[in-house]
Parts: sequence; structure tokens; C-alpha cells
Amino acid sequence: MNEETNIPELDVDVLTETQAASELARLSVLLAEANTAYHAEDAPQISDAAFDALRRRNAEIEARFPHLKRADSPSDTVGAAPASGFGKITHSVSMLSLANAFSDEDVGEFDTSIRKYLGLGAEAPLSYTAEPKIDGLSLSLRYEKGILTQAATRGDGSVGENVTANAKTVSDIPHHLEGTPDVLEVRGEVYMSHADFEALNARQEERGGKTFANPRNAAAGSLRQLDAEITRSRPLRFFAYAWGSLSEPLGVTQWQAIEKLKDLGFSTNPLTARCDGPSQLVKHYRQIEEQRPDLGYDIDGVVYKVDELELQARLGFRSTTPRWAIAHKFPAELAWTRLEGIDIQVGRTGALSPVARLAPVTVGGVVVSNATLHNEDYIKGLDSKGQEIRGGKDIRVGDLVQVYRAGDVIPKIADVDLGKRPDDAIAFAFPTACPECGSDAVREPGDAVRRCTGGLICPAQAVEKLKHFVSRGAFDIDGLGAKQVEQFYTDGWISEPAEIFTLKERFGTGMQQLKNREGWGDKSASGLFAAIDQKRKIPLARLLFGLGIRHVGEAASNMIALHYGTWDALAVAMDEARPMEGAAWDDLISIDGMGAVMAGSLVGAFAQEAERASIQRLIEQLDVQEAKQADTSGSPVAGKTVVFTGTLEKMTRAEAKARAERLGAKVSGSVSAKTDLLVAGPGAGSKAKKAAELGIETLDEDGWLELIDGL
Ligand SMILES: NC(=O)c1ccc[n+]([C@@H]2O[C@H](COP(=O)([O-])OP(=O)(O)OC[C@H]3O[C@@H](n4cnc5c(N)ncnc54)[C@H](O)[C@@H]3O)[C@@H](O)[C@H]2O)c1
Ligand SMILES: [Zn+2]
Repeated sequence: MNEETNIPELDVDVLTETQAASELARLSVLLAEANTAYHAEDAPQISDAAFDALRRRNAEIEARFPHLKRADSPSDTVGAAPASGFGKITHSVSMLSLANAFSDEDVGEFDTSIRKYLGLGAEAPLSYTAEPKIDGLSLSLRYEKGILTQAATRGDGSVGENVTANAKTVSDIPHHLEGTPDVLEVRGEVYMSHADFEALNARQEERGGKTFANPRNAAAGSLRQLDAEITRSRPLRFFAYAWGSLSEPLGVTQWQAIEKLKDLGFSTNPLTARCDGPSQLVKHYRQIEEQRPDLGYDIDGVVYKVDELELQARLGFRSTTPRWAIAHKFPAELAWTRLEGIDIQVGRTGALSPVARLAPVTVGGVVVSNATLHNEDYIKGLDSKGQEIRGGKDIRVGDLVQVYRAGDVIPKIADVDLGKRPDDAIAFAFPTACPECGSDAVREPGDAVRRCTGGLICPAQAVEKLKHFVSRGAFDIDGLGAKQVEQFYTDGWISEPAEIFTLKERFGTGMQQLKNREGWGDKSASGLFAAIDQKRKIPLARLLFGLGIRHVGEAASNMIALHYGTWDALAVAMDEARPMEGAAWDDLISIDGMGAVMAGSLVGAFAQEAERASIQRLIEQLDVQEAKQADTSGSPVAGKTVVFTGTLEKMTRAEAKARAERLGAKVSGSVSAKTDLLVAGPGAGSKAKKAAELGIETLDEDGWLELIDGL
């Protein structure tokens, strides 16, 4: 069981091949969704630790079943595709991620593997640079003849978002440079200081705007604004630490290049050092770790890079990371504090989530007063398999607990000090009734979570559902955010999504008073009605995502919408699939990325009478747009099954797949008799062999690009 996604997970070593394939499909969807939430929306839905665990699980399954590795494998992706709304910039040199080291031994191994790759003996000199890993987002700045012409985010590593106007508002980013090569692409990190972050959140809070979970999200959310004037009002900073295209080298070592960037007028990090080997690297790491609380900005590790640029060039890249660099991450941060209470929050799907209320404590420069307790077993000291965690120690109100935070969005409790437990502390009794509506809260077999059975009568579920309904990936109604729907709900004006669309007819002129209410600014009622009316016409995928059905995220909604096309077809199919067997069920399960859990949840939502009636009332207010595959007439690959293998040099796997799918092709992860075309880059192995055996047409990357040229 993944603690945060609450989905049962089988051990990797007992998976059958079929289970493994469906698990890889599921993980690719989950990870793609998490990546979009984190990188494209700057609003992570799960913690970094949960994300890293899913990614590791995916890698483990791929290692056991290499032939099942998907064309869109999350192991081969960086970040997320550029968000719509921004112009796109194709990077002349890819912007990649970094491999991680978690221990001193890992650093030793990093040095050893580099020596081995370069054929250097253990004693041969080999220097590195060591510098803080800034927790922000990377940005590439292009200067032509000294003038800043372009700024791009990393995006998916090969295509980023055009944020030129925004970057120009960052005080650390020069608009003109003297004495530069004709082409100079400077790369570095945009970040926000702790002080600016807190002031920004306080301001946002006052205005009823969006607040940010941490400085990284704030920096990313501020740079990635469609209106550069908003970026200008946000205090962003920039450290330069790398480069892309250059018409002339900046030096022969990393160190020289950074010095040169500094001379040109960029801020470079003052804690950068040159080190002679692993022991010096680790020593510098400890020094930086000590200074970390006083830096005033977030860092999450120290980056080591081979100093000689010629050696960097020889070492080159893996699919998503350079071989010549590694990020030595700081361990999870820990602090002890008193647990003052346990609150139960009720979510959109009725899940009762226990939250620890803590005596405020600073963990890594951030004041923490809440931590997640996951579920009732976790409080008891058990994991999802009924095995002991924390040595089986339960968590009680009054306990001294160890809080930990690993660059994480949500702090957790790592340990309990039984020696300091008050004599009168009693085991926590997890409620069996919903604290919000009093309905029974039940736990289905195999589910770690206890859920309120109140459904639509539960105010907590109703509010969370409404908040989700108006969220960015769903209806995204201008001027109607989480705060506003909550207020409408409390006032009794809106109790379900359909009522958003009948607000005007029910309250009409009475709503002029909005203006005078907190959080509404100058937004007039007529402006709000117009924004609501605009969203009556809604794409099927957004509608489906907006319904907030358990397990059905954005990516899944897209696929389901494309599969059924229209609302009517979808609704009929869900009714037919209700017995969870038969043709309609099989058809549902066949959708790429769909598992039995998601399918069951989807069918269940349509089968539940009150929920269905509520959905029906909503549909009557809407004009649901048909989801269509792009026009593929004239496409030579429409209807064909294509497999990509080997290294693609001009596009990422994800891009190749997306483009092929837009052209009407079906992209598969493995070669079979049904395959029509294999696109094989360098390093293509067993798949190319199999294709040759089966007599399947094979093209190299250039051949493929030529085939689809102009489409
Ligand atoms: N919570 C979630 O849902 C979620 C989703 C996706 C990713 N993540 C988290 O994001 C991280 C993965 O993101 P990533 O691929 O950007 O990798 P990363 O952040 O671990 O490392 C790569 C990045 O480090 C940055 N960097 C900072 N200082 C640097 C320096 N001095 N030199 C070189 N690079 C420097 C660069 O921007 C580079 O792109 C993980 O920690 C993961 O947990 C979380
Ligand atoms: Zn309830």
C-alpha cells in the first residue's frame, strides 16, 4: 500500500507478467499526474517521499521485466511538458535532472564509477566542484550579442515554456552583458528567500489569493505566470550555475566557467568550492549542512560536478541525468516536539484523515505545527500489511514525537519517545462516526482508510467536492476559487456543483452585496456570472475530472474522454459496466492506464443513486463538448501500431509518443505480430531483433521524422 495514494500494492517480486504490465501502466499515469501537479501546476498532490517511492517501484518492476518497459516510461522522463498558455521553446541543449546520492558511501561510489568510466586509476588526480543544490526551478537564459533574447523553463527537458518577459522582471537577471560570446545560454535556479516567501503568503492571505506550500512552489508559481506584471510583484532571485549553447567556451573547467559568469554580472553561489576527492566533497557538504539554517533560502543538498569540462564531455549523459554530476541530498530533517491533539479531517471522497496538532517547532528553517498521521493503523504503529513500524509504538496525545520533513510538503511523525509519555496518556480511539456529519465511518476490507458513508449529506465531502470542481484542471472558473465556494456553501447558496450554474437565476441581483465581502475585491456579481456562463461549454475530460471520482485523475480523465467521446456514450457504458464483467466492463478495463480499482470506482460513482442524480442535475446545466481524436486524415500512421525503442536523440519518448498518437497511431511498449512499425534509435536491442524476425518495417529516428514531416 502506498500510504498517500491508498492503493494496495503487491510486492514486486510476486507480480505476474500481466500484473506487472498493468502496474506499469498505472504507475505511468500516477507519476505523470504527480509530475504535472508538481512541475506544471506548482501544487504537489503527494509528498516527495511518496513520489520517490512510486518512481522506485516503477524502476524495480522495469528491472524485473525489462521487456515490459513502456515507451512512455517514467524512468525516462524529466519534469512535465510545458503548460498550455505559454509559448514553447525547444532547448538547443537538453535540460536534465540529477542522479542522487544519499550517503557518504554513495559519494565514494560516484567517484569510483567515474574513474572506471574514464579509465583513471584510484590515485590519478580528479577534481570536482561542490555547490549548494538550490530548491527552486531551473531557467535557461539566452543572450545574443549580449542581449537577453529568450528565457525558458526546463519543461520536459527538451521543450520548455517561454517566460522571457517574466524573467526580465527578476532583479538578478541582467538584460545586457558586456564582453560575451555571440551566443551565450546561461542556466541556473530561480528561487525565493524565506523572508520574501513569508511576506508573499501573508499578502496573498490578506487578499484571499492563493498561498504556497513552500518557497519552491512560490518561486515556480510566480515565474510561471501568464501575466509578467504578476511576476514583477514577486521577489524572485536567480543563481547561475550552468550553461547551454555557447559560441565560445567559458573556460576549461567548471570552476573557471562559473567565475566567468560571475565576472559577467551573474549571481553565483558563494558556497561553491573546488574539492580533490570524495572525502573533501563530504567535508564541504557537512559545512554547507551546518550553514543551511542561516542561509535564508531553501537548499536540499549539495551538487558535485567533475571540474574538467573535457572530462564532462567524455562522460556524457544517461537518459535523464549527466554521468559527471550527482546531487548529495540532505537527510530528512528531524525535530522533537509535543503532540497536542489529533484532529480528523474529512476529504472529498469521505476519507477520514488524522492530523497531528503539534507544539510549533522549527524543522529545517520552517515552523511546523501539523503533521500527517495517514490513517488509523499508522497511529497504532502498523503498516498496511499489519507489520510493525516505529517498533510497534503507537502515537498518543501528549506524546513527545519526532517530526520529520524531507523537502516535503507534508511533515510526518517518525518516532515516539516512550520514556517521556505522560502517565495518563491513553491509546487514541479512532472515530467510527464522521466528525462532520455523524454518519457511520466504515473501513472496507483491504482499505487502510476509514470513510464517511454520508455521501452528499456530509458537509465536509460536499465542500471538498466543490473545491475540487472549481480547481484548475477542472472547471477553473475565474473568480470562484476554493475560498469563495466554501463561503457560498456556508451561506447555503451552493450545495452541489449544479447549483453554481443556477446561482444567477436564484440570487441574481441580491448578489451585489458580494462586493463588500471579504475576499471578493472588486469582483462584481455580473463578472462572476459571466465567468460561470463561460464554463457551461466544457470539454468532456474536464467535466469528468471535475466530478472528483476517487482514483480518476486528470490524465485518466483525458483517456476516458477520448475513449468514449461523448457524455451520453460514457454514461451508457458506465451503466452497462455495472456488473463489473461483460463486454462494457472489458472495454473499460482495456483503456490504457486503467486498472480494476479505478474502473470500479468510476462505475460505482455512476451507480450510486444520489450521486447520479446530482451529476444529472449538473449535466442539464452544461453543454458538454465531445472529445475527439485530432484529425488524422492524411496521416500515414493513422490506425497503425508503432513501437519506439533505443535512444531517441531529437525528441523524448514522451514527445514521440504524444506526436504519434496525435497522428492517430497507437503506441505500444512491446513488439508483436500486431506491430506495424518499429522506430529504433541507437542501442535498440531485443525489440529490433524481434521486429526483424517478424518482418516488421523498421525506421531510424530520422526516417520516422521524415515520414511524419509537416504533419
Ligand atoms: N511531490 C511530487 O508530486 C513530486 C512530483 C515530481 C517531482 N517531485 C520531486 O522533485 C524532485 C525531482 O525533480 P528534478 O527532476 O527536478 O530533480 P532534482 O530537483 O532532484 O534535481 C535536478 C535539478 O536540480 C536543480 N539544481 C539546483 N541547484 C543546482 C546546481 N547547483 N547545479 C545543478 N542543478 C541544480 C536544477 O534545477 C535541476 O533541474 C524529487 O525530489 C521529487 O521528489 C515531487
Ligand atoms: Zn461525513
